[in-house]
Amino acid sequence: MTDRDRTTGAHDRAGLDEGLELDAAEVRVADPSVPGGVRTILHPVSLRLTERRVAVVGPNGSGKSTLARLLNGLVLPTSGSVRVRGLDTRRDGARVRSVVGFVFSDPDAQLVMPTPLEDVLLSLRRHERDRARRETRAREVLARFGLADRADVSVHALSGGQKQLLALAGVLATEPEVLVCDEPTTLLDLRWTAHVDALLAGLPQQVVHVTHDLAAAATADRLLVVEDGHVVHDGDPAAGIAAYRERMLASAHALATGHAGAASAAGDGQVDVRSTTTAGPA
Ligand SMILES: Nc1ncnc2c1ncn2[C@@H]1O[C@H](COP(=O)(O)OP(=O)(O)OP(=O)(O)O)[C@@H](O)[C@H]1O
Repeated sequence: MTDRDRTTGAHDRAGLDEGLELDAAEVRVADPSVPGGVRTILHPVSLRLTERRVAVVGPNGSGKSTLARLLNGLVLPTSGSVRVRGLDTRRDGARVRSVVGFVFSDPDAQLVMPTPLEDVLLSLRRHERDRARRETRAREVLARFGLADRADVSVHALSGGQKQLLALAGVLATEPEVLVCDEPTTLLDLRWTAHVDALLAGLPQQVVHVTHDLAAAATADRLLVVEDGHVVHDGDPAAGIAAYRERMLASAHALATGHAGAASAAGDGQVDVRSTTTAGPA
């Protein structure tokens, strides 16, 4: 048994072996402003993600959230397929969503109940039938995220960071087999960012972490860099981050010096990096 097997557990390891599979998955959207009225926001990509920690980085608007949303069926591929632990997101959407917990970058997209306690109770409704035990568990989860004294206030009275912690707490409470987090720390202070990063790093589940935090991404087992709808790096985090940082700084310099047009063949202020594509995990 390897160290990873020990941390993950034999059962989870079996799930990891099946992994998250994208098979020529492509996402196109209606866009009346382009010829033909259709735009490709994620070009066909084939990946088999079996690592416990997968980080996804890339410029704004590059397609990271689209890739993440494919993994729990929130977005269905226009062509190709996506399978989670062998379940097809198109055919088995409900089962996929019970396996994959998804944390949105915007907590307001996720929080539906009037108070934090009620929100976590809703998440736990299928996991703990006994009402008293459910409430005890919900309060414990809230306490772990520094929200014990906020349990019964209006969700609207929470700060942005508190809402983000609540959204994460609600998903983690259900102990999903796979956790997909789309920029879960953007509103958090340094203390809570460090706490959440450490928490994600220590979870037994497979975690796909979309982030602009390159230090957090550097700790992953596998890094995907998405630019202009293409996965341009798949593999070693250190190498991928170094090259990505260099391109982003060059792009920032071009913006600052008014040469954005020259640097931005891909549009939206992004550098066209397709010629630097690397393939296959390290
Ligand atoms: N349903 C949709 N209809 C039309 N365009 C969309 C849709 N979903 C995403 N897009 C576009 O696809 C592109 C990629 O979006 P996506 O949210 O995946 O980017 P991202 O890399 O997560 O960006 P950010 O870092 O800013 O969150 C953007 O230009 C976005 O406007």
